[in-house]
Amino acid sequence: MARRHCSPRESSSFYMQMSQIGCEEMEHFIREIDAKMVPGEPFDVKTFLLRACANMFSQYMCSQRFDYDDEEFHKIVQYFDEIFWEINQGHPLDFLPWLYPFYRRHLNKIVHWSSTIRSFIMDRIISHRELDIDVDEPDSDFTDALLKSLVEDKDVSRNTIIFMLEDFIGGHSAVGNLVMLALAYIAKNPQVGSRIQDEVDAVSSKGQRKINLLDMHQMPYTMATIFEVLRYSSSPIVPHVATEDLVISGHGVTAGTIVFINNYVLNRSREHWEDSHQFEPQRFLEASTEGRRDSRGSDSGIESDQKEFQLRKNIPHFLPFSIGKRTCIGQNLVRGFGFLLLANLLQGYNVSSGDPTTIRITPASLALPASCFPLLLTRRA
Ligand code: HEM
Repeated sequence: MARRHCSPRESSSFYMQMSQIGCEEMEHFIREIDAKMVPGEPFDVKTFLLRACANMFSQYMCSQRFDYDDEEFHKIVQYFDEIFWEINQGHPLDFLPWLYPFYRRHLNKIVHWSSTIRSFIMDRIISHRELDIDVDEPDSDFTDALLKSLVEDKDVSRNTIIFMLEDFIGGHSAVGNLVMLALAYIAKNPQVGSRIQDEVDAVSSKGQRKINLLDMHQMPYTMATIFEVLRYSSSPIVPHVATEDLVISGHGVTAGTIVFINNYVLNRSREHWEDSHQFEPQRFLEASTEGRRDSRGSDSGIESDQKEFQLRKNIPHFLPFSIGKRTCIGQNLVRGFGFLLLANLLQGYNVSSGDPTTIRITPASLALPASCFPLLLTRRA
């Protein structure tokens, strides 16, 4: 059920719904930052970006958006982000559970954040939806499907669906941090931002309309930038457990052994990537096999350099979302909402930093601290 709702396929109505939700939220978001930002002054982009992203997820999964002035909403977005930062720190306790007594205060803090989030989901999302369940109607969204399973399946408890909603809505923190990282790399490498803006202007007649998900295929450099952030920053290790005796790359592995995919080594290896320590989105592009399209392919009639290129797909050593049965359920949401946020922000603004030395990024981590560097957003003419 989670895969059906949270991995929308391109041909599905869920995908178009996601596109519409993303575009509408970008209108709210841009109005909000125009109102809150002082032109020429560094701005706390991350806080506002996370709220926009949380609204995209809550509308997509729960058909509900929250006002940008809603203080309870601010608090839970912040708590989700604090939790995301903590789970990305790789504390010794994650591997050595007997260290628990030394982490009691730290864990109490996390328990407080998650119980506040759970009460919010219960009071502001689930309680009034429970009254409207009609098991004979098609699912209106993920929450509807979860609530129906509560009625239909005796093994599903109320706690299960609250935990699931908490986990899946919480996915917005990963996307918000990913886009914030992309903006940080753009502030450090202005030519990356200019190339994304070339694509944006070419498909949207220089900003006559918002960028939607149908534009994604015509904007390979924008997607390549998202992939390059994932290569640079995605979680270093993915743990699995062997369920049977087997051989992996010539090594005997017995059932029950913990096996890690080491994304850090894969993503930084000189064997697989040229100049692996450079941030270079172009590495995810290859010559287009469809031949060079002419300017009739764009709304504006503007020819863009990127049309000579297409996104490289199925790179065997690039596994940001892992492979196999347990591959990431949220990857289409990451690509889709990540693309809409990045492309539409760059349609409206140039991104820079008053002082690039303030931009501190931890390698191999998608998480930025809850309170991180500000950026300069300048309205494009
Ligand atoms: C940049 C963002 C993200 C990255 C890099 C990422 C990456 C991953 C990775 C590497 C796994 C492990 C797969 C395995 O065990 O082999 C995973 C699992 C998972 N992810 Fe994500 N993820 C992201 C965002 C999301 C979002 C937004 C959601 C939900 C909306 C999500 C939901 C899940 C779930 C439910 C699983 C467990 C799947 C299972 O065990 O069947 N992820 N993700």
